[in-house]
Amino acid sequence: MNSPDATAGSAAPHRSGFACFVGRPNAGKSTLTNALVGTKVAITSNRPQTTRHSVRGIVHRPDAQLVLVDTPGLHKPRTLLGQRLNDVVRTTWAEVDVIGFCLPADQKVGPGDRFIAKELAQVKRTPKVAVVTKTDLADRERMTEQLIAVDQLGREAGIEWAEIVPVSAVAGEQVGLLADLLVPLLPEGPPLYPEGDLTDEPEQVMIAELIREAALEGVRDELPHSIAVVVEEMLPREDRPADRPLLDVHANLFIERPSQKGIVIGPKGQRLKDVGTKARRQIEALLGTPVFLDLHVKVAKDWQRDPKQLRRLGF
Ligand SMILES: Nc1nc2c(ncn2[C@@H]2O[C@H](COP(=O)(O)OP(=O)(O)OP(=O)(O)O)[C@@H](O)[C@H]2O)c(=O)[nH]1
Repeated sequence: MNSPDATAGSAAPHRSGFACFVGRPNAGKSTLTNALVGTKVAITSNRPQTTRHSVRGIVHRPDAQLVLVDTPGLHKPRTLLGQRLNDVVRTTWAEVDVIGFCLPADQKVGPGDRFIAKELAQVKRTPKVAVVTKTDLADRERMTEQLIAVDQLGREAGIEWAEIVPVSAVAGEQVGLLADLLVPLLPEGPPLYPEGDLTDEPEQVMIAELIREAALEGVRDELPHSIAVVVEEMLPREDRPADRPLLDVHANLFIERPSQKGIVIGPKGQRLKDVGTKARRQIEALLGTPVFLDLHVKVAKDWQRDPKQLRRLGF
């Protein structure tokens, strides 16, 4: 009984651990997380700093399990919310097994990147991989330039890159290679999550993020930071036949000032209606069940500066 397989000793050990991507707003962190996991778990948007929650995506492989923690962008704190977000980022860095620093290929290495690199250099023990993202947007010459600049950035900041990897999450190029390079940097260990789990983020938080994402689309630049969404209740509708279930989702969309209400709601409420429809479709796709979304807009005055409100809104 229990005679060990003759090949077992030579097989690579199973590895498991945590990784996070850092980088300037819009560097492509969320998109890369999604590409690695293979399904939409993190929220992407072409507006900066829309990722508030640490959504984890889980990459399952026969030889490893890689848990991705998606952090908000590090930025100059101007409000209490800004300070809290930066604290979240630093705490995350100290806890993960490997950090991927995302630098978009189509943008020169700049002061924002140097700021992050300086902070990263202080997290001494965690291996750091430089990920040059959006390679589909750069020609060969630009790529060469960027790879040299990234190497240089590491040297200036005192970071020894474990790897420098160019990827395109959109074109699906080198995403598998990135996973191959991250895995050996994880500690040996059994899977941390059951197979098939893609994220352990509570459903309500993911749903709130989907609504927020829909609400952000096409609004003015200053609005993103002023929107927060809280899912108040999710209940299966009573008296529905078993083959036609319906889930009632009640959510509040908070803005900071009454003057923002018009922007969010739109003429004759059309904009809010569109946001609701779009978010509902995404929620249905996520949960695999028909949904009735009841969405209300509320003013929570200056919520970004008020600790009590921040707690209520989940920060
Ligand atoms: N062409 C191209 N665009 C990309 C790629 N990856 C991301 N993008 C785009 O870049 C924008 C920002 O991507 P995100 O993944 O939201 O960036 P992020 O770093 O998570 O942004 P924050 O949440 O603001 O920190 C989006 O419009 C993406 O579609 C890529 O590989 N190629």
